[in-house]
Amino acid sequence: MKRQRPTAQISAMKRQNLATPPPTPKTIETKKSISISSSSFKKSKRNLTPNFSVSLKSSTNETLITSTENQTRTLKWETLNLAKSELFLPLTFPTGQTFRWKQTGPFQYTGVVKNHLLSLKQLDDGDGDVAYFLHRTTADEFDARAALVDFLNVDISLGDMWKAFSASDSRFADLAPHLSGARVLRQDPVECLIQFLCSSNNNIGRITRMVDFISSLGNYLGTVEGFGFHEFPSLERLSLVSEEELREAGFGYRAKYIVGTAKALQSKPGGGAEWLASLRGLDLHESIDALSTLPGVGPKVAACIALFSLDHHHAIPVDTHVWQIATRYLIPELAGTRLTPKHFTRVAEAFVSKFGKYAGWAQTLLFIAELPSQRAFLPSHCWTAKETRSAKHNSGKTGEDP
Ligand SMILES: Nc1nc2[nH]c(O)nc2c(=O)[nH]1
Repeated sequence: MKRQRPTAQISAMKRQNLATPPPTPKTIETKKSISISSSSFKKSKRNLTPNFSVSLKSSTNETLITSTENQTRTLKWETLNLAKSELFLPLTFPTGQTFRWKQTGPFQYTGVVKNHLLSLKQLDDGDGDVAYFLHRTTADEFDARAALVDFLNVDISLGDMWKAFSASDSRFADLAPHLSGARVLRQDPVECLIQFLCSSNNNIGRITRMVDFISSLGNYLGTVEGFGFHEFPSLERLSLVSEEELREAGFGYRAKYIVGTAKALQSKPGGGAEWLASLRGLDLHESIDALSTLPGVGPKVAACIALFSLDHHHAIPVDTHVWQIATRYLIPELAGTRLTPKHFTRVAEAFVSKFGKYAGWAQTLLFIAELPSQRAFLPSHCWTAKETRSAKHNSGKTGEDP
């Protein structure tokens, strides 16, 4: 997806009746009437905290105000009252659960929930509360907040869950203090399914480009920091896309799966989106079996969809990376052997017997800890032997401090 030039972006936003971009307004007003005098963020490996000063005086002068034909409404940041330990954005958005959210500022991510264009930002108010900003003036504010709270799985508290995980697993206990706030999202099932069809045998950059292409077929909602945002296309819209079109756009063999899956869903009595949503009410095995009837959905993709969109909190995606984790920490007796389909159940069972009904959330933390992009959050004693060797090797060559 092309990035627009800033001037084009601002006039496009005016046409779309959007507020000017919110990244770091000098003063932003939150629901708690906390005014936040922002200055610059200082982002470095050592200082990962936004450099805000927070005061309790209310402010109106720099609150963003916009008007539409029917209404005048104040656009402002609203807090979610979720501490950093419950939701840390950099450990939740760019970690392989969704490819639709973009980083639009330091500690700020922007994306779409239902038809709402929203930015989320971590505040420096002590607890690291998360605030959100609803961009479109015509959007229904109550629906947007409810949809966001649902998407963030806010009803599930990480605090108690992580205490229990740490008590039963020493690797989890080592990692937890450094990766707190890594939360599992509750995505729209159609959106999640199509994203994970793009993800098979793929890297994050290419998955993101494919997901951007698919997203661009949906209704345009606005542009923030040069990124265009769209509602996710409906199955009706997706079913108009041809395999050739997707192949030309670089989807390779996944083109066939996306077209086939859109068609299979379209043929479900009662509607494909409704059929997928109904899998939330089944047990995990039934859901996985149903998902596996769709073209391109294997056990790993099915488990990702089940965990990230269907409320199956003990679904365990298994691939070669997760196999490495499992044989290192959970089933060391299988270390050195190759992952075969019969091992999938063994790995899932090992996770569930250690972590219980939220085992998928534990898997997510262990998975994130292996991502090279997240290593900066971890002290070197948490690195695997392989990472330590590679850091030493690189530091010897380049003089970098790992
Ligand atoms: N938490 C996880 N996220 C993932 N993304 C992806 O592609 N695979 C995984 C996974 O195994 N766990």
